[in-house]
Amino acid sequence: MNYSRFITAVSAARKVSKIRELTELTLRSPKSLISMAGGSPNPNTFPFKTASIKIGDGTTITIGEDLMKRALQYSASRGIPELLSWLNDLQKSLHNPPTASYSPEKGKMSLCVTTGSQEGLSKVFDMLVNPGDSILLDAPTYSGNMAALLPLGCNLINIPSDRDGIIPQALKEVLSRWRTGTAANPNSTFPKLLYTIPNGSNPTGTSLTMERKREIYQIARDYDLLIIEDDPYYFLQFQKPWTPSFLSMDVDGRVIRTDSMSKVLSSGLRIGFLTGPEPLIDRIVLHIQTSTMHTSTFSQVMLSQLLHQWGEGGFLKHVDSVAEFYRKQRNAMLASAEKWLTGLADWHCPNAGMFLWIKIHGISDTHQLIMEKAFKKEVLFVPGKAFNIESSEPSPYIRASFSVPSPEQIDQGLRLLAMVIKESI
Ligand SMILES: Cc1ncc(COP(=O)(O)O)c(CNc2cc3ccccc3n(O)c2=O)c1O
Repeated sequence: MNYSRFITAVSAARKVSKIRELTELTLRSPKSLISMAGGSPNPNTFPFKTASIKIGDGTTITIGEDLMKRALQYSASRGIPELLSWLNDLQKSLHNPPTASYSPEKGKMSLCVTTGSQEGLSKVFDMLVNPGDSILLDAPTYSGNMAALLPLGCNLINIPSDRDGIIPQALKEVLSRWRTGTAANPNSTFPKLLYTIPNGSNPTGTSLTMERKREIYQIARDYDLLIIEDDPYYFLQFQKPWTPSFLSMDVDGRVIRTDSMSKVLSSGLRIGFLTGPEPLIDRIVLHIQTSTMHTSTFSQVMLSQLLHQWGEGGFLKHVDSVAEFYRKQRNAMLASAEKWLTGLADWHCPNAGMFLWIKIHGISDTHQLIMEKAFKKEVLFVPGKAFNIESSEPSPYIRASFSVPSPEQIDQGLRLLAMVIKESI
């Protein structure tokens, strides 16, 4: 793969931070090294000395004095070594990427820890998106990423999708516009990137089938696109076997995958991880060096202690219990939707994630219904227009999350929603 054509001028100009290089040299050196190089604070001055964290399975994570000094200190920008190696093993085990055995220039699988997948995505966009670029995606989509993309001055091109996600034929038709000169803005550069949320998509709850992923991957090969696979709901798939990822079929080294621990272990720990070709991940690490420097070492140590204590089997056992919880929550929401919204709205059953995408009948835009009428009855959803590329474009949809409320609260909330819908039409 020729990655240079994908990289922005800003990213190409990033150089290794000398200070961060010294930190990493020190971290790799024997303890006997006397370092007067780094501006690291003396950890003996830190007030936090040890931690004992109770885990739901009755075990405990212990962080003793020495480990606490390390956990509270600066660490490597890519991530702490023991967490990186655990996550590398997980990705090889779950996705078996062809790139795991490639040379770096061929796109060898590489990984870095990020402060949530949101940070990873924002740095991927900074690395790949120039003003005027055309970015392919299936809208409606996660508003947090549109908020990151739009200020970069790119054109977001919507690829028609249905309940199985992006329609491959539609992707081909959009791409052919540049070949026939009928693109929305024929002067715009030919698309380089396809962004998609393959499982339990936010906000629609749709999941791409394996067949579609294979077709889409082939189209990406034909048109030399990179695929950004934003997959925080991968572990919240309600059926097994889990649908294979784009990373698992990436023979070219053209997939950048973002994973997140937010939906299965903790959103407040702010731990995500990027998996992709080494030349691209290395550029992201250069950016981390001059922004966050690294994800919280304490968060990484706490997570790493748990994962090493659980092992991959223990982690996947926990993930299964979380997915089962959300499957039951989904079923509770579907039952209440059936009970209160039949005849007033339409929806599809999501096979993953935590969202129900509901189309309200007889209303062209749900913003006032949700933000005024429903909110006045103390129930809150997200109006569909928040997920449109043009946020001013009306939407008859609402996004309902079944992650936090109890089944009883979900039932009460949808009953109140039905009430305000009836009052409005
Ligand atoms: C598709 C997709 N990609 C990336 C992320 C970021 O997750 P991270 O790993 O935690 O950084 C997300 C998180 N989505 C949301 C987050 C959120 C946070 C506070 C309040 C509301 C929020 N709502 O509504 C969300 O949808 C996502 O859905």
